[in-house]
Amino acid sequence: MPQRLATHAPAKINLTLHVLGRRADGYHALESLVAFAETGDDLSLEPGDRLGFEISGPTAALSGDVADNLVLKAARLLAERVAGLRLGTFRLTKRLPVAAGIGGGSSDAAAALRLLAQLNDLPLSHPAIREVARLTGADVSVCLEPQARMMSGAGEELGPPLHLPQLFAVLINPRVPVETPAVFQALGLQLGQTLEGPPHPNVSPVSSEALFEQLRAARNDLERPARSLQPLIGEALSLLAATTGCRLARMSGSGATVFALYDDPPAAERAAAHIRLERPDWWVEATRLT
Ligand SMILES: C[C@](O)(CO)[C@H](O)COP(=O)(O)OP(=O)(O)OC[C@H]1O[C@@H](n2ccc(N)nc2=O)[C@H](O)[C@@H]1O
Ligand SMILES: Nc1ncnc2c1ncn2[C@@H]1O[C@H](COP(=O)(O)OP(=O)(O)OP(=O)(O)O)[C@@H](O)[C@H]1O
Repeated sequence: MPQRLATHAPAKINLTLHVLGRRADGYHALESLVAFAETGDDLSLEPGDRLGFEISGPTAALSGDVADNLVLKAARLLAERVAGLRLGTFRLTKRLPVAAGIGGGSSDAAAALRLLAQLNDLPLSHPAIREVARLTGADVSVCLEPQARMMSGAGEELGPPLHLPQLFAVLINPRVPVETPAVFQALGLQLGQTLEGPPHPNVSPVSSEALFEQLRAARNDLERPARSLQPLIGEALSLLAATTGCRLARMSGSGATVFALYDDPPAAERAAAHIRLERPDWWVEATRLT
């Protein structure tokens, strides 16, 4: 029996998020450039006869019923599809804010699938793993192999990995949950309706300068509806935009987490220190994105 396996579940950041329209199945068609932060949760798997789950960490108490945790959901769905799947006890150290637009639960579920794949000698391209990722949540597929790439469809269509220049970011969250379905609903699109707007720019960065320009030509279409539901998002964006050296400030996913990009780690660290002084109760992280 192999020893305990472990993996990191990094925060997902939507550097851009264009909503193309509302599909007949109720989901929204998206186009999003996704990157991953260094900061995140941690998940381990101790091989054993039965599926078990334990959770600890600063945001564990906020992440809902243990029985409904997305780690368990993904593991159960995979066990239903792969005969004789070897399981064990998952231990999750939960640090990311919950319902925050940075895919915490999705990244945890994807991490569980990576550990089960490793334990059972399954490739991540195995059809059952791909299917379970899709069924567990729209963001789980992109979190399976956490590398920057374009994501489209409802989240299940993935572009090739992109080698972005190093990005130095500050992530901030006012510690108010924002529910993803409510934000999509507040966008107000009817079934089959499309959202007008300039197309997503091609992402082909040769330098951080070129990438900043491409990012500025794009947007997050969920920012407006999210801000209408949670005004603290606007406040967070204004605070970040006013920090010295901020090159771009934008919301991730359906919020409330917002991020800003800087030229180097000291600039990001200084901005993070400033926000911590201004808003001591908020979640503030200076981190690299890849
Ligand atoms: C906004 C993003 O975070 C961008 O990365 C994701 O699209 C949301 O991913 P997620 O939280 O994993 O989403 P899910 O848990 O699958 O879906 C929650 C709800 O969000 C809405 N939803 C989600 C994804 C999508 N492409 N269209 C949608 O309309 C649906 O109402 C869905 O019932
Ligand atoms: N491991 C988990 N971590 C966080 N939330 C979880 C987890 N498992 C289940 N949940 C539930 O999922 C809901 C969404 O939480 P999550 O943190 O994944 O949202 P999010 O950051 O907005 O995700 P996304 O960016 O994919 O929309 C929460 O209301 C929570 O109860």
